[in-house]
Amino acid sequence: MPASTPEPRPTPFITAEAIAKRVAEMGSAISKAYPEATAENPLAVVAVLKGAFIFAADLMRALTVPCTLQFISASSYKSGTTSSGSVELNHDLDVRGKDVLIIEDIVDTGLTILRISEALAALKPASIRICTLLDKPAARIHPARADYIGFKVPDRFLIGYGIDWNERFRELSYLAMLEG
Ligand SMILES: O=P(O)(O)OC[C@H]1O[C@H](OP(=O)(O)OP(=O)(O)O)[C@H](O)[C@@H]1O
Ligand code: HPA
Repeated sequence: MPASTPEPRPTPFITAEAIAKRVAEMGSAISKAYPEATAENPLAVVAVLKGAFIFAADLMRALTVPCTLQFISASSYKSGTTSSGSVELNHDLDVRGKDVLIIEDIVDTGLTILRISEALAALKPASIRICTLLDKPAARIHPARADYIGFKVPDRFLIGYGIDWNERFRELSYLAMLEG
């Protein structure tokens, strides 16, 4: 039989319960920051696909202000654990004059959120704030900072709760480190 590469193993890092608690806190803080959001002028949530899809679904349900949901897809980690150095963006956003909240799963080198911020700014929203579940400050290469951060994490490759390695492990209900 040919030797096959062993499958990397997820090592639990942040439990589903700890994530849920933090998401509730973030939802409350973000809701307080948009007292002017109304049914006529809702907060324009922009979730970054694919990695933020679970976080965005949970965070939106923790918001108590009127909001809409749009998606932008951003891809730079084709396979493996390092950024390709270029970000493919795909979107059809309607954000002109609106207060925008970008929901990201992780800010690592900072390149993805930098490119998304530039693309959105060109569409002339009233304001842009960034919310990320995970922030990996030790890996930062590009100038990028988030307004709302769930967890500051060490410079390790993380998976689960929507976040993948080679399209795997998004289904985990918890966050894990990739070992092996
Ligand atoms: O700060 P950076 O170094 O740019 O990395 C962060 C980005 O990388 C991941 O996306 P990925 O390209 O893997 O696409 P995916 O969300 O579809 O998995 C993650 O979801 C972030 O969007
Ligand atoms: O730590 C990570 N895990 C998965 N995808 C990522 N994209 C950037 N950083 C990461």
